Amino acid sequence: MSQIKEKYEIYPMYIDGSWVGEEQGSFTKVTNPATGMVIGAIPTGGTTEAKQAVDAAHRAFKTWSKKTAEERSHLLMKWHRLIDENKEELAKLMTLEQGKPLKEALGEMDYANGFISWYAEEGKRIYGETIPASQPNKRILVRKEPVGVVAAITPWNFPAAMITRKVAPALAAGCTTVIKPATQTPLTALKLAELAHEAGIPKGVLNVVTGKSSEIGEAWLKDPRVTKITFTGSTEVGKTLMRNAAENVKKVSLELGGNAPFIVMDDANLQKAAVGLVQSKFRNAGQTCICTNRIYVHEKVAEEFTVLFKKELEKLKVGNGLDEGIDIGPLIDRDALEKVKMLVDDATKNGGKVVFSGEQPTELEGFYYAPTILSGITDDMACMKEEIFGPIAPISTFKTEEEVIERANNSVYGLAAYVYTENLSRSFRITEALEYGIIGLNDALPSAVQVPFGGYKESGLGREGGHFGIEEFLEVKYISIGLEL
Ligand SMILES: NC(=O)c1ccc[n+]([C@@H]2O[C@H](COP(=O)([O-])OP(=O)(O)OC[C@H]3O[C@@H](n4cnc5c(N)ncnc54)[C@H](O)[C@@H]3O)[C@@H](O)[C@H]2O)c1
Ligand SMILES: O=C[C@H](O)CS(=O)(=O)O
Repeated sequence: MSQIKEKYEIYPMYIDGSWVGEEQGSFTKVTNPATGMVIGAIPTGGTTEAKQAVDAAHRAFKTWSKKTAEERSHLLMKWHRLIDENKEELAKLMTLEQGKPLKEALGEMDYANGFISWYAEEGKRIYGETIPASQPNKRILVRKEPVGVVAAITPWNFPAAMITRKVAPALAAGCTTVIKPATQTPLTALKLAELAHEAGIPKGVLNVVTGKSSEIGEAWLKDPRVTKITFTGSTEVGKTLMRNAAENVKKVSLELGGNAPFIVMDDANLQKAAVGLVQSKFRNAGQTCICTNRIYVHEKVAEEFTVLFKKELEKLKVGNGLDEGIDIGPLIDRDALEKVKMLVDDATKNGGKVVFSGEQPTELEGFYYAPTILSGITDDMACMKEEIFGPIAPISTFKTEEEVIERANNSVYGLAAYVYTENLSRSFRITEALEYGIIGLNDALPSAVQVPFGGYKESGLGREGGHFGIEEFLEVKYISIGLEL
């Protein structure tokens, strides 16, 4: 018997309404990034389990897609109620496997559950239309139909919300789903599946497969019964999936990486901008796709702003997310920690300076890095070109509006951008010139369930959230009717 199975609690996969995989010979440990301790293990599924999940989802689609929107909404709301009743347990599980502070995990649970209640209603508003025909004996009807079996592959940084942001609209539209959560954070996904089962969502409608990512992804890409891949993760993996989806022209939605500029104009409310920058930079220890990555401050106000920003950072506490009063938890793993250290080294070797770094909790076992401010940063440094995904804040100065817009747009990414200015005309000039799908204008936390979340350029394809998000799971069909008049 596997040593892992003997030592750790196994969290089985959820396929076709049953918990499977404990009989497997191979398991993958799930580790708490705050302590390095193993908190459980999952079966290392692959092609076989990926196919079994599609078998189940394909069978279930025949009946789930024929339910009324009202019936699907009722079941989604039962799931919503159970998630709300189990929010604290889900949040603790999330903090244990992902590391974010409990208060952030509770916030993510509300955000994640918000997609379920939003789409439980939105599913009732999938309207078609009639189009005036150009010939008197014809009538034209347009209807929207569920695309079919949807494969969802999700990242580790938002273990609940990145799943419900896909699964809620898919189910509301009448689709069925096969889900592959990130290997680092599968437990939250499996708990959500348990609650969906308890809510009475029929077997096969929602399936969770854990294990070998590329093998599972390849199986779903090749399976003609899977009509859509919806992926959230790195741009690199997104490109691989998009390339392979071309093989059989499979639909893809991609929510990919970011490199958000945070622009502080000389007429900004500097205190508000400093507070906003902490919110945007250090949420989830800097591990969100829309975290500020590059900070551009007008040279006239750079010194004053940096002092205000530093004062805000001094209030932040680093530690285990389960402990009271913690603002910044560990990074997800050792690679993430080493990357952050590399980015700081690269900056300082090329002329950048560390103007502030919080107390590094060296006594703790986890992958911790204290919030750090870098100044004297230039656009050719790695921290300005790569997605940092960690708690370092590189500050660069600029002279003119035209200069900062050009520098902010000079990236292959186009997900989120932030602008702080008190001038109305300047607000419109800059926000309309920025090549980003999400813009926070004097607002550092633009995410919500009702917005079309997504990016320009290599930050993705499609949108999630709001009425835009359900369109990703619908096909458009028109019927041209010839009449005897
Ligand atoms: N745009 C958004 O909404 C959004 C949201 C969250 C995270 N992200 C991005 O996700 C990245 C961090 O997440 P991550 O480290 O989990 O990303 P990742 O790309 O490494 O992994 C994402 C998911 O894909 C799976 N995967 C990896 N290789 C695969 C393959 N070859 N075939 C199929 N599946 C594969 C992983 O197991 C995981 O489930 C960052 O770049 C972040 O910006 C974007
Ligand atoms: O990391 C990406 C998430 O989409 C961020 S948010 O929680 O939606 O803001």
